[in-house]
Amino acid sequence: MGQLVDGKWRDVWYSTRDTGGRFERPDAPWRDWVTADGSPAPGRTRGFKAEPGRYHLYVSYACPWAHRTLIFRVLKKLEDIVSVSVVHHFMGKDGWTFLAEDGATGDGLYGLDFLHQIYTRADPHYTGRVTVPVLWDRRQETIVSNESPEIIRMLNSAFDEWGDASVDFYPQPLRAEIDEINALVYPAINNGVYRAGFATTQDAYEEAFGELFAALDTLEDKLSRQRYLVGGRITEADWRLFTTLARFDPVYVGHFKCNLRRIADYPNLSNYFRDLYQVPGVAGTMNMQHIKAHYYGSHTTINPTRIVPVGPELDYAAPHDRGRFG
Ligand SMILES: N[C@@H](CCC(=O)N[C@@H](CS)C(=O)NCC(=O)O)C(=O)O
Repeated sequence: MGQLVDGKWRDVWYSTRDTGGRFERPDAPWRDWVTADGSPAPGRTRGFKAEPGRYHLYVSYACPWAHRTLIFRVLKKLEDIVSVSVVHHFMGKDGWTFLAEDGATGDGLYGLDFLHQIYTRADPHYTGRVTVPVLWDRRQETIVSNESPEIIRMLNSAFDEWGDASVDFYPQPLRAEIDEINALVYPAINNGVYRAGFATTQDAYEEAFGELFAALDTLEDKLSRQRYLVGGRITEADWRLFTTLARFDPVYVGHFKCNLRRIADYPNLSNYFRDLYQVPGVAGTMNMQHIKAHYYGSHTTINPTRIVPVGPELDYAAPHDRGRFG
């Protein structure tokens, strides 16, 4: 793990020195938008027009944020429109690499060795973290965005001329409700597991732990009354929760010490998870080997031996009971 400083790679771990042991996720710096007509998003100056074959996603199968973009790409039927490169699961002193082993693809565009070289290709003096996912524009050879919540909204609508326009995970009438759920799920759950796992003081860990399980309990209750988080249809809010649930029992319970309960102990959350997992196309976006190998193998401050636990037994293809909501 490291970061770029004025375009030079430095091998440094996240610092929690000035935050009382709390992990604080920095804001992603690349925040432009691909739009159907190419006009810049409000408040931005760079415009990017949706075109088939122009954009490329750099992802890790291990990463929950990148996983969202893979799900949207598949469910919006954009596989032939937006191409993908998958980094290697091990993130060590060089950060994410393009080692083309164990199911990683290598860099499909330039044959580079490290993801940080993609960032410096966009800005030779870039200072900041080198994260996945990255949405890359082949035409201007630059990063459009490295912020997953915004990339999934682009995939949801900007490419509708070529993708499946009948699928809409952020429909206008449900936006306020979706945003409200996201505002609970992001800090307490999606980022909450990291806040627990990367905390370096007992207090910071317990603060994140308490918020995490309070939020899971709230959602368990909600899902005892309805099939999905927002009413009767799958929305963005579900996919944003899904990728964290997918990693919860195999990784976050042990590695990040989120062990009050497993998702398997929540009847509604676990059935809900299987319901989403069984949506055609979704299972193919999930690579449990990359997920487990990445976390247990890369975070040596947390797991110095790099031993990857063998369990738990998972059967996400098992039947679920969510059909009862119709
Ligand atoms: N805000 C970003 C977060 C992305 C992120 O933190 N990705 C992690 C992998 S799960 C990463 O690449 N971390 C590398 C680093 O922080 O150095 C998003 O949602 O897209």
